[in-house]
Order: sequence, then structure tokens, then C-alpha cells
Amino acid sequence: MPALSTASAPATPAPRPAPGASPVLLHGQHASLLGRPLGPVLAAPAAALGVQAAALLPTLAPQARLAGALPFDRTAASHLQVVQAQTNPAAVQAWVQNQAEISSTSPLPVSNERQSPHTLDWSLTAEPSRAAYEASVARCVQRLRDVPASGEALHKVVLARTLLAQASQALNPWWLAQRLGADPHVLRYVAPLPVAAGDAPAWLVGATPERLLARRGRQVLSEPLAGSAPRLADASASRAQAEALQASAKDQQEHRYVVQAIADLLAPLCRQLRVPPQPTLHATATMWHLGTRIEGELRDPSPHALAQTSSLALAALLHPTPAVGGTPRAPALQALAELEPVPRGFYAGAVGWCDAHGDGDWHVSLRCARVQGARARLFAGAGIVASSSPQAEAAETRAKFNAMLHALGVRVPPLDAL
Ligand SMILES: C=C(O[C@H]1C=CC=C(C(=O)O)[C@@H]1O)C(=O)O
Repeated sequence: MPALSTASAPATPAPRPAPGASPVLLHGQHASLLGRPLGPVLAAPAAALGVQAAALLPTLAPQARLAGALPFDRTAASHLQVVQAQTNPAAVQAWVQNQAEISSTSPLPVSNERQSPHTLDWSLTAEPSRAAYEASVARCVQRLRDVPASGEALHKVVLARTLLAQASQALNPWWLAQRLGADPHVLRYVAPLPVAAGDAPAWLVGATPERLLARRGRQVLSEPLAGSAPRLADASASRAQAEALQASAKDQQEHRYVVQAIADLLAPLCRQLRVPPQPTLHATATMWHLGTRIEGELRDPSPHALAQTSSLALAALLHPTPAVGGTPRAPALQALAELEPVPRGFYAGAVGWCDAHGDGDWHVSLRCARVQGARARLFAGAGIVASSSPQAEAAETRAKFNAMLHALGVRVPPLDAL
């Protein structure tokens, strides 16, 4: 997979974001994109995005991208904008730093970054409570073990929970993105979200380790993750966690469902598809994951076919994978809708961009918070299979909150709390 283009451009700071016209940021080790809105929002649901993208993308100027966020629910409206792209990483970094330091939305003062992060005044509420989440996991495990009288048997459901963090002042999403920045194994993002007229602007801010789909010409790449364990401060204990994860039949099974689903969807479109037989370890600053690098070459390289299989169309085809939904897809989505009390919105959807040729990069919107005013709602999920333990899945979701809790400057409670 070739590296993303990093055409140079002057590092001029952009004007501060106005509500309703917020830029999109995607910033990681291999790629940076800051997109300033050029036009209206494309709100098509995922199921219709392929067709809309095929018509819209060829009209884009060379430096323009269609960028933004897809919600978890395939039938809900996406929030994509045609943007003028800045792809020079240094310029993107300078812009984020600048935005983090100015008071665009009465942010937390930047001096907090240099003070102890524990000086901020936060209140944290688990929604649902950890006990209620464990009870939902237990119900889900029972369903996974039941043999259905009719219909498809359920194999995996990803169940999410949320923490509501309330600050004493409005949050600046760029400040938060800046603080999420130290981990080279994740992609940081700030994506503006739709809000009702009169409401404060809202963003999805996160640092995701999981690539849903990238496409360059006819080359496609998907890097699903599933199967997780927290990294620990003690290096040998942490290595033991990683080894236990690799040896865990439960995590390997959870992972296989995701790889199989992606391979099944990409195979008919590809003349070659390389699917490694075993996952490898993928580390972020706070978590271990099992990951598989799936690489393919699209069957038909004609301009017409490539327009139909844009990175956006392919991302919309794969979403939601069993890394965030479950398997089989329909009954898993039904189960999680019944068991999760807080709607997911744009969590566990996708964030990314697509250019005029259909090339682009889409990541699963994980390890994130919906930020609006003084509130940040954090989301984390875990893949539940028949052998899952409710306590272990609650601990896993708790560990997945850590990166965001640290970035917010919350006094991070122990792993067995919250
Ligand atoms: C659903 C999430 O993680 C997914 C990605 C990696 C590992 C996962 C797991 O082990 O369950 C999940 O499939 C989340 O972070 O909210």
C-alpha cells in the first residue's frame, strides 16, 4: 500500500471554525488530512453512499476530498463534506496546535496542558452502570448459547457502554485532539457532527487503532482488530497479557468472525485477496489487540469500475463489520439495539476521506467521545461470544476508556472501578 500523498503546502493557520462549518481532521503516523469545508453536507445513509459517491467524486477538484463521518446505523444520515484538503503533516500539526491554543469555543485553557491534568473539575457517570453492563453481557451470553427455534443462530455481538464526562467549562475539540496525540499506532480524528438548529456545535473526537478500508488505485487494504487486553505498566506482566491474548481461543474466535466477514465481502470484487491465517499483535499505548492485515487487488481496473468501488463505497459495504456489530449482522444489530441503553450515534461508524479518483482511507470511529459544550460522552465496546465472562468484558471496556480519560485530564480510576 503506497503512503498517502503529502503534497506540500504553506503552513498558514486557518481561521477558527465557525459553527456548522467545522473542518475535519484525520492525523496519524502515515497520513494527515485537514479539510476545510467547501460545500454542503452529504447526508446519505451508508447503503446509498456508493451510488452518490460515484456521481459526486469525479466532479471534485484535485485538492478536494469528500471527508467526514458515517454513523453506526447504516440507515442513518452520514455527515460528509467536500473539503479543501491540507495534507502536509507539519502544517496540519501546526494548525491543530494553534486551534488548541485559541479560544474558539470558550475552551479549557491551554495552560491546563502544562498543569497537572488532575486539576480539572470533572464529574463522571457510567451509562449504563458497570453492573448493568455486566447484566446485559450475561443476557447476551445466554442468547449466544441458546439454540434458536427458528432463524439464524447468533455467534457474536459487540456490546458498548458509555461514560458521560461533565466539565466545568466548554471543551475545545482541538485541545482534546492535541492531547490524544502521543500514540503513533492510532489515527486521531476530529469530525464535526450534525446538531439541531440552535444547539452548540458537536464533534466526534478520538484516536482509533482500526483501519476499515483504504484504497489506492486497485489496491485495497483492511486491518480489522478484535480480541483485546489492557497493556499494563509492568513490562513483563504486560507481555504476559499479550501472550495470553494470542493463546486465547475465545479471542481468536472473536477475531475470526471479523476477518471472515470482510474477506467474504471483498473476495467477489478482488482478483487477489491475501488473508493471513493467523492474527498478529497490535499495540496501542493502552491496549493489546489481535489484528489481521487483509490486502487485495480489485478485479476490474476500468475507470467505470473504480468509480463504483471507491474507498467510500467499499467502506460503506463493509460497515458494520463484526468488530463493532456482530455476526450474523442482522440479528447481532437487533440484539445490541435491544441491550444498549444509549444510542451509538457516530461511535463505531467510520471516519475518513475519499478523493476524486475514489482513493481514500476510512477508519472505524473507536476510542472516541462525542464532545458538545462542557460534555464529552465516551464510548467503548467489547465483542461478546458464548464463552465471554461479563466481568472480563466490563474490564475490557473500562480499559478502552483509558486513552480518552487521560486526554481529558480526568483523574483516572483503577481498572476495577467504573
Ligand atoms: C468496539 C471496540 O473495539 C473493537 C476493536 C478492537 C477490539 C475489539 C474487541 O476486542 O472487542 C472490538 O472489536 C471499541 O473499542 O469500542
